Amino acid sequence: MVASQPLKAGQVVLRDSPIILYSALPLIPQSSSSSSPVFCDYCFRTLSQSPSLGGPSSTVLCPSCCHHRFCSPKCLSLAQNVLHTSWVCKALSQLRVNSALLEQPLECQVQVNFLVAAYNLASVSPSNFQILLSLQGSSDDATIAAAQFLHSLMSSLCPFAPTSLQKLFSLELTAALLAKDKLNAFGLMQPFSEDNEERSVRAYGIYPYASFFNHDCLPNACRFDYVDTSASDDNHNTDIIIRMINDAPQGREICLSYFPVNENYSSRQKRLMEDYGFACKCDRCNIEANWSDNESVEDDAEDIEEAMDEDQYENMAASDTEINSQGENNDFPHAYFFLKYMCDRNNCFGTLAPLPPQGDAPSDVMECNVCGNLKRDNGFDGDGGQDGVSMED
Ligand SMILES: C[S@@+](CC[C@H](N)C(=O)[O-])C[C@H]1O[C@@H](n2cnc3c(N)ncnc32)[C@H](O)[C@@H]1O
Repeated sequence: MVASQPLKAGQVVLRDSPIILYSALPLIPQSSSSSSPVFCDYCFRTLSQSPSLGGPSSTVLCPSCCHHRFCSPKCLSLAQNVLHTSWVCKALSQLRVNSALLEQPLECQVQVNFLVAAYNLASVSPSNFQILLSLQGSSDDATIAAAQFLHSLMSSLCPFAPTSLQKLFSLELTAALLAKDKLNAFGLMQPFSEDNEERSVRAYGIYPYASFFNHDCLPNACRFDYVDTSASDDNHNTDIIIRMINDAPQGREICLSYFPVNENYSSRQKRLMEDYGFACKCDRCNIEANWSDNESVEDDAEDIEEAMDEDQYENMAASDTEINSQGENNDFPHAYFFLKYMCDRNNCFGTLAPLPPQGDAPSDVMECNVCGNLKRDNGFDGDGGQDGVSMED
């Protein structure tokens, strides 16, 4: 994805709707999960747990499987046409009592959610299924062999699939679909809580245009979603929005970070190779590859701040690309990024981007793409440069 015109910090460059959306929760409920949040199986909004607050008693269960839960009759009816068709309902019900699947890691159960959603897409929207197949990601002999167990499960669902679908089932297609999912799925996170060290995903989606963004460990754009906070009558609450973090000239590649930016060099390289199949050679990796201890940059943002005075930050912020492209020997030219664009809330690790500009005027309010916090960006000052701001501001 390359800027076809100069872009401003905060500018929305893409709003994208998912062609596939599937639950990230294991198919077979865990005994410890009774206090975990529950989500509508169509719009994935959080369902209130308390009956007095309109909790599960006011939600709607699928009348066939009595398992999938929806926040309203409208969501149930929309789901029955697209995500929770009669084949999906029957397929998931059958898989939930499959003892071989029960013995598999939870991740395998989530892959099954994806495969059922993907095969179902071939039936409900052949054109979107072709888009899914056109995305990057292909299978090889090793991934085909690894897909065998999952495909045996899918084959057991074939006899009662719609006729148009039955001829599609194959080990090669199952493996190819898994490869598409691995490279392209975006996670919609569960509501943020400072007490949770692990960030949990509520659902995964495949977003056809957002899938074109490459990765950079110092991204110039990041993605937002408003699954719970968009208006209750908004049928596009699972859309994702890509906003610029900083200005970009025409011709500049626009990149996202595929995971929180605070990870250290070796874990980023490992993850990018294992999950996405490439060795990252971005400016940040080129610098951090030479660090002797591979220390995480998030370790001591305060030390970094103390080590540099305000003028240095401003110089870095103004000339980071120059430093990087010319390879100047600066140990930590991206320090400013962590101070300005990384959320400082406990356990958040989100990225901050300015709100969209109003006309030509840039916004000085930064929004976190994980916890949703809004902060006034006053530049770099003695206390981190950011003040809390309320929505009314
Ligand atoms: C979601 S796709 C990104 C879009 C993809 N490049 C395309 O043309 O459709 C993810 C894949 O893009 C490639 N990719 C993304 N970022 C990259 C980078 N910084 N360097 C090399 N390859 C990258 C990898 O093959 C990765 O598995």
